[in-house]
Amino acid sequence: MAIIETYDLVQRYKNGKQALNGFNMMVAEGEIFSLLGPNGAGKSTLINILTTYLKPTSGKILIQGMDLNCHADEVRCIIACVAQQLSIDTHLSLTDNMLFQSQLYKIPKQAAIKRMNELINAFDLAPFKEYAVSSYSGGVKRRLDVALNMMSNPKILFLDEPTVGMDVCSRRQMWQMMRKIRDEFKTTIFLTTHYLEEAENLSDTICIMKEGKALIQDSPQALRAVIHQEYLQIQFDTKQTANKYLKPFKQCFTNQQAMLNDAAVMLHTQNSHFDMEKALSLILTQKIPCLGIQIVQPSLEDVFVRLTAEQEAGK
Ligand SMILES: Nc1ncnc2c1ncn2[C@@H]1O[C@H](COP(=O)(O)OP(=O)(O)OP(=O)(O)O)[C@@H](O)[C@H]1O
Repeated sequence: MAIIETYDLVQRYKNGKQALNGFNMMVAEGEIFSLLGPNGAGKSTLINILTTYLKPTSGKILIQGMDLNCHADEVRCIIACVAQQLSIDTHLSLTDNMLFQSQLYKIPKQAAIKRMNELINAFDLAPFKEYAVSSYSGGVKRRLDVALNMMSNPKILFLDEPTVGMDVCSRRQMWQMMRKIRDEFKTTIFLTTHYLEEAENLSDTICIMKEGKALIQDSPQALRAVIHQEYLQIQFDTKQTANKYLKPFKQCFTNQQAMLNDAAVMLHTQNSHFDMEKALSLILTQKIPCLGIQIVQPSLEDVFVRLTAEQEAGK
């Protein structure tokens, strides 16, 4: 079931810039939905509109079936938004921060304490209760910020680049937290990110947008399949050896693109099993000393680059 739907959304700023240009999207309830796009694509504009900070110029938005245009107050009660700037107060303790948040949502004290303890346990924040919030690392501050926003038990949690600038460990902890929010708290997550690896690892659905329009929306697996861009990777011990044997591959696969990628020869293929047999036969007959051969699926990065470049070329 859809929890967010947008129809022909347009946002024109006062300076004439059209940041959204007929944007259509559907987010399913209970999923992690990632919005990807190059700088200036309109991601922040969209998140500002969905979280009711900005009114669109035109178009329709339904959130849990409610038209945002006439039910903004009701929608605000079921969403929470973690912006890039932290909303925690570093002068308060971890628990005071969480209880303060509950007062903003007028949650009764007993219920707030119960909810707070549940979140502290779920997100492994208990060891930090003893310390001043100002002393927390950036990653823990951000986890606390997300926990604060879960106090109101939102149906949808918006996260604007939640792991920007984080080290690998903190990023993985944040991913674990997001999965828990989806799986245990049944909250739908809508996030923007510039990290393709993050979108690929976490998301049930990815939407790639550019110049105010959604180019495509699908599961990470389905997105990788759309560009039909498999490679055969023939691995050598060094770049020099790979370079030495590039020529026979180029001669054998005249219609396909053969290129070097570090210590490997990469062959673009439309029919990987047929070309695998052809490559193996070449390797055996010419005694090419490769270490291995494998079929490589396109990465999300390949998809992103291809789709955004195609749109640029006006295809
Ligand atoms: N308040 C504003 N007034 C005028 N133009 C704006 C305003 N806010 C954003 N824009 C323009 O609208 C377009 C979309 O901006 P937006 O910030 O939504 O993109 P974004 O995808 O979030 O980019 P980034 O990844 O760089 O944060 C850009 O060209 C931007 O310059």
